[in-house]
Amino acid sequence: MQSDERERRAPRAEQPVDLIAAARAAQLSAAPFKEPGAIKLIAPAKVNLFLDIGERRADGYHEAVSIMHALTLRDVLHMSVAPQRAGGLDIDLACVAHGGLPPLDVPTERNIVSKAVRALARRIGRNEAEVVTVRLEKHIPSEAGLGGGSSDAAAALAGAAYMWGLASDDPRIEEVARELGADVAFFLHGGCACFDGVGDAFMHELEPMGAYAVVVKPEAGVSTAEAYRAFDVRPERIAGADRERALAARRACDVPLRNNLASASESLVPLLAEVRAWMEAQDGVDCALMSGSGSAVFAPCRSFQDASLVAAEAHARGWWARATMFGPVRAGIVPSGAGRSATAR
Ligand SMILES: C[C@](O)(CO)[C@H](O)COP(=O)(O)OP(=O)(O)OC[C@H]1O[C@@H](n2ccc(N)nc2=O)[C@H](O)[C@@H]1O
Ligand SMILES: Nc1ncnc2c1ncn2[C@@H]1O[C@H](COP(=O)(O)OP(=O)(O)OP(=O)(O)O)[C@@H](O)[C@H]1O
Repeated sequence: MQSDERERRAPRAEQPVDLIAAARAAQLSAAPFKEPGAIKLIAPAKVNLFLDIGERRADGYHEAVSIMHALTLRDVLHMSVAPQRAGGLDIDLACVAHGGLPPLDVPTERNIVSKAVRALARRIGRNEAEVVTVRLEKHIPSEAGLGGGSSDAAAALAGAAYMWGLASDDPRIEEVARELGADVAFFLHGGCACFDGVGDAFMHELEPMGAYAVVVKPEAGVSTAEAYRAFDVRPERIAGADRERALAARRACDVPLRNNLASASESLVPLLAEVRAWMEAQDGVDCALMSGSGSAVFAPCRSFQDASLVAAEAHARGWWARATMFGPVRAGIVPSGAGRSATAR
């Protein structure tokens, strides 16, 4: 079937799903972290249901209208803070890759988690001699358009703010988030939300959906900056009617699935167009779309079985793949006791 013959919208779930229970189940970590006083945080992935990149601004960034939805696929962080005798802020960061991902080859000071902790300390004028220890479990592939690094940064901001006694709604947290990267502020919000500006300015939230999804990423990644450069060579616009529908939607399931950065990334990694076509040919998939700047491609699915079967087939082709869910989750602390999760919206 041609993709434009289909109803290019996310399907509703085949049955009601307890989203909070599913999100909490996805928060279970494999490896306990024994540091006294440590807090545990989740950093969910996102997909862009709708991404309309506009003009390039004088600072090199592009105008963007972006409707993002959090997934229950997530990284996990454990954080603690301890005083030290002398010096200022030290960061002790260890990162472990899970689920067949290659190790994240980024030195501690260039990891966006360290940048986030240091930026928040500067912003609030904190000058204590202390060590912030972070154990980061990576489950979200990098250079995938799934916002893994951005979500880790948002979780690290939430964790540092908590450990340093800041109110969770202290406006300086969001200010720092927006300085770190266009996607970071979304993860403080989570669920499903529409952002404009350069994709960093909150406009409104949408009712999250209880659908399943399959996410597939071939080995090649896409650098976000390169995707935007390729976009400038041949900019594409989204039809006005689709833009109006996207801006009018108040439920995630009503958002038309569009991404005008996809052709640019597909010009850099031609395999991406093949992955998308392959996914759309699978049973249980109506429409597949590249997320953000790629290279991950996602498809909403009506059942977990459909999503799992596509993930298994993709895996057999040598691609990283996961069956997951859209979720009302955000980057934040997982409470150790019972009760409503701080990270469930
Ligand atoms: C593609 C998306 O993921 C869609 O949600 C975002 O637009 C990218 O968000 P991000 O990864 O947080 O991006 P940043 O780390 O802020 O920027 C990386 C690079 O992408 C380009 N960039 C990013 C966002 C934007 N609105 N315009 C841009 O031109 C810039 O060259 C920038 O140097
Ligand atoms: N904690 C981190 N996790 C992942 N990547 C990180 C991290 N810290 C720094 N990086 C660097 O950032 C680059 C892109 O990270 P990220 O995974 O967020 O990209 P992305 O999937 O394209 O996300 P986005 O959707 O925000 O564009 C990586 O290639 C890596 O070098």
